[in-house]
Amino acid sequence: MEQYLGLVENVLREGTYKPNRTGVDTISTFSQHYEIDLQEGFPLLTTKQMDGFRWDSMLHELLWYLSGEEHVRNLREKTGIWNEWADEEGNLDTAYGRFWRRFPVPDSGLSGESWPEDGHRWLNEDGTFDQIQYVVDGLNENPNSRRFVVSAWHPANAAVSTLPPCHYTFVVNVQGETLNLHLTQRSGDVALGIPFNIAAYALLATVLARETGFEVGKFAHTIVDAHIYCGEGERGEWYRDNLGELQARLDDVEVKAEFEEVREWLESEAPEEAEGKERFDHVPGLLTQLSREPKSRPEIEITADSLAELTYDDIALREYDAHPGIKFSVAE
Ligand SMILES: Nc1nc(=O)c2c([nH]1)NC[C@@H]1CN(c3ccc(C(=O)N[C@@H](CCC(=O)O)C(=O)O)cc3)CN21
Ligand SMILES: O=c1ccn([C@H]2C[C@H](O)[C@@H](COP(=O)(O)O)O2)c(=O)[nH]1
Repeated sequence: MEQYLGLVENVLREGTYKPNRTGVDTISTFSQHYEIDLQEGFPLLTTKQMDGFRWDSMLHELLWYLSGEEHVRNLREKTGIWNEWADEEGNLDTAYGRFWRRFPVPDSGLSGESWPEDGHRWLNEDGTFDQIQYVVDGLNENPNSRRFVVSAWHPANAAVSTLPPCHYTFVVNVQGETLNLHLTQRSGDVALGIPFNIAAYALLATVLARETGFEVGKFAHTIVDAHIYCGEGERGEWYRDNLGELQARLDDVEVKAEFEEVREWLESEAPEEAEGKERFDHVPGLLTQLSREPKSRPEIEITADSLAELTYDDIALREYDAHPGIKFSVAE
């Protein structure tokens, strides 16, 4: 997928060295944006293997969002990707789905608001608001609306959360017969999180289009702080001092294969990652991905009739062929 490889290249070529709360340093950029035409196939990366357990994790994660659950007690039976951020009971501040399906609403609205007398249509029994149902109904009844916004950002929650939402709002927009989706993400881990985020929202756009009778159109993605983790301690600090040299070498690359030469140079120059801290430097693995020729995009097949009935077994990935998997460690 050229857009992803373009993102990786932009961050490496233009990024600045940026330490952060995780202790694993980053090469970071401000405001990356790209669009992916979903009619050209499903945007699952092919420059590293993403089917098998990775695909399963992504799918279970999206179904978990749609479930509206505020805990990982069911999700963790399927994938461990959110376990580190949940408490002992499995509760998670950043349960996106809770905000999607049950956004907190003050009891009788804010003062000065005019609410329908006969009750608010998308309020759940507990008084919370179902943003997904609002969008689905709106797409069916008034598809040209420009108000199909879903937000996972609750300021009071975000201010104290262990991990406030990264992909915190999306907008669905219809053009003619096609349904498009724009995602805004405040913070993006280019090697690990972003491939999952692209796949999950492309799938969500496909599911919403199917539910409402549109063709799926484009997925657009804005990432405010797009970063590549580059290691802990001496390994991370090496980039502080050598990013200029790395970027000069990247500027000289003319054919994809030369990205591997940059990786070899880097591995020979940078101090080794500390024991037990391997693969927190994502740069080598991403250079390998840049050196690979992307393969044709896979297809997605959905058999559920409606979003409400959607289960794991209703979604199948077809014609997927990818380069070998690459391991990266998650900065916590
Ligand atoms: N630094 C960081 N990056 C993230 O992408 C991220 C966080 N933190 N914290 C919250 C969530 C959790 N997410 C995660 C967590 C783990 C993997 C991960 O380890 N992915 C492996 C496959 C692991 C599996 O499927 O079990 C990979 O190779 O992609 C990916 C996304 C995305 N988010
Ligand atoms: O879906 C996700 C969830 C998380 N991330 C990444 C982005 C950052 O690297 C970390 C979050 O750290 P903050 O300090 O809160 O920004 O997780 C992602 O890319 N995608």
